[in-house]
Amino acid sequence: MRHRPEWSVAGFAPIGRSRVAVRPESARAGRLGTGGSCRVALRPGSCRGGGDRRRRSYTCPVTVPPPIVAPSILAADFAHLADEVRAVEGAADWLHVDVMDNHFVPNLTIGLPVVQSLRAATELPFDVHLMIEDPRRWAPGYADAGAYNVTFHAEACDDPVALAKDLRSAGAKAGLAIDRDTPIEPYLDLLPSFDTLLIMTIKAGFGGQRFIPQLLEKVRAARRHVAAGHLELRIEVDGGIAADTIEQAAAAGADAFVAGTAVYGADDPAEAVRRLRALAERATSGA
Ligand SMILES: O=C(CO)[C@H](O)[C@H](O)COP(=O)(O)O
Repeated sequence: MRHRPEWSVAGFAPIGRSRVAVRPESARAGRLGTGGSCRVALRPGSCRGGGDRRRRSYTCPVTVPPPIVAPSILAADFAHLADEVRAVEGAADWLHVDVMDNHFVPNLTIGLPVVQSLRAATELPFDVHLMIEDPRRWAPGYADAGAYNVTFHAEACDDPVALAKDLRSAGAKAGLAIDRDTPIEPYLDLLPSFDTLLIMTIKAGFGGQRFIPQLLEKVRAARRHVAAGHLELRIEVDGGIAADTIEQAAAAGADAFVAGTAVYGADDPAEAVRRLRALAERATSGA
């Protein structure tokens, strides 16, 4: 089912307009424009009704929006958060904000007051990733605080569709996150209720972990489902995304990339963002 007709003007590129990788300039202001898409080559057996299954890989008629990069402030210096955010302004598409409660994950980060303060410090759209229990209680507060996209974990919520509706009613995009050990299949049919799907490429809880390539099978499954249903949904990957991993994630069908260590561990965080985006574009534009 198609929904959210404001999609393309509120920060998401539409799917399937062309097969040329384009990065609209407006993306820097959080509006990703309306032009352009890329192709991804899915593996044999992944196309419905097409392709030569004897070949090792081939290109399906699957298009994805231009890639976006969301630096994760989990890897930033918490004593200078506003400065760290400004260091990626003009380069990043979204700012990824990891909220952890020390219950859903064994780590404790920041909460609503910090998000409210940061909101006043930057124009970057906030991509809030809630790694918390009881998201129905807390998530709408982040939408009210001005978060652009609020993502909660499927494992923590017994009625994800209801919460997605609440978030949209509060003016935010709604995101569903899938942790390392959670299969994606039970959630595919819920995707029309969501604007983003975040697939963990590590176990949620800590930055700086090693990327797990096997988890890209979930990305491929999601991309096939999104393409088959003509859904307008960003597929985001989070965990261990860096120069040596982003291309495989993009080729699998991801179009939004969270990167903490690879951005804030770099000498020039803005340049690191630009390089990651260029690599993701390269991985899909030639497919
Ligand atoms: O959600 C997260 C951890 O649960 C972080 O966003 C993720 O780990 C990003 O950090 P890095 O790029 O260093 O892996």
